[in-house]
Amino acid sequence: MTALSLKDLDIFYGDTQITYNVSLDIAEGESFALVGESGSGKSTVLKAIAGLAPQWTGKISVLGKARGHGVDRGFSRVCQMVFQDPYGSLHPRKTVDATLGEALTIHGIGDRSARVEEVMASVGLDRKFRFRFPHQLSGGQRQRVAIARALMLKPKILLLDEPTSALDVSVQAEILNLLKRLRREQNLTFLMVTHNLPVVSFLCDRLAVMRQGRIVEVAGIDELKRSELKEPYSRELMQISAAHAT
Ligand SMILES: Nc1ncnc2c1ncn2[C@@H]1O[C@H](COP(=O)(O)OP(=O)(O)OP(=O)(O)O)[C@@H](O)[C@H]1O
Repeated sequence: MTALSLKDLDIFYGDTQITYNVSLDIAEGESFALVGESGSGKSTVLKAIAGLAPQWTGKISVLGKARGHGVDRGFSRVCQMVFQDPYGSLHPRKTVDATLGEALTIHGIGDRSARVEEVMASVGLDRKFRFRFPHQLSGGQRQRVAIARALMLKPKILLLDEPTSALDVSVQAEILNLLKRLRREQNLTFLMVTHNLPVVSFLCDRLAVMRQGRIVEVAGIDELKRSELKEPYSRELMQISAAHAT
């Protein structure tokens, strides 16, 4: 089954059009990357799917159901977003417990305490952190909290916006391993924005290259690994990435 389908998605901020005819079909359990230059509209695509950029035309379907504009509770049970900067995305005056329990309260789900502990364990957070505030955690621990928050409602799809780029290099690998494990264990579908092609190779099955609001190429991970992307712009991206890696 298709987990996420975008058809001719044009997204606007006010009078400015940010994306043009973005169409994608992502299968259940697939991990898909959006790559491309800064400002090409990658994060905006995730925001539109999550209901955070409500001015769009076209069609967004999740597990076969078309979503409307704006926030949609039924939708947030199946699709959740993880942001780049865990410090910015966590409320500074809420403990880990309050942050993780919030979605359960909103959705009227009981057994709060057990679920908070279960999800903390699944993301590798010791119970001793449960009543800490974000400033009392490391960057990696904060991103684990942000991932745990996204998992509270047992979603099927995670939208990951540069989930490791704000972290130290050593911590990035831990979070990437965690995401890989969670995807396998919970059969999650990932749609991930990243600048980092090695991250795409590690975590994704396919990728779309975006430029100036348009998808210029969709390719499988083997094509990326063998440096066989076809479009000149995609090849330029691969060269820039290789130059940074050396
Ligand atoms: N809230 C907003 N209001 C108006 N314009 C915005 C807003 N957010 C983003 N934009 C504009 O939309 C365009 C696409 O931004 P977006 O963040 O989607 O790009 P991106 O490809 O994810 O870039 P980056 O890799 O730098 O995060 C940019 O020109 C940006 O300035």
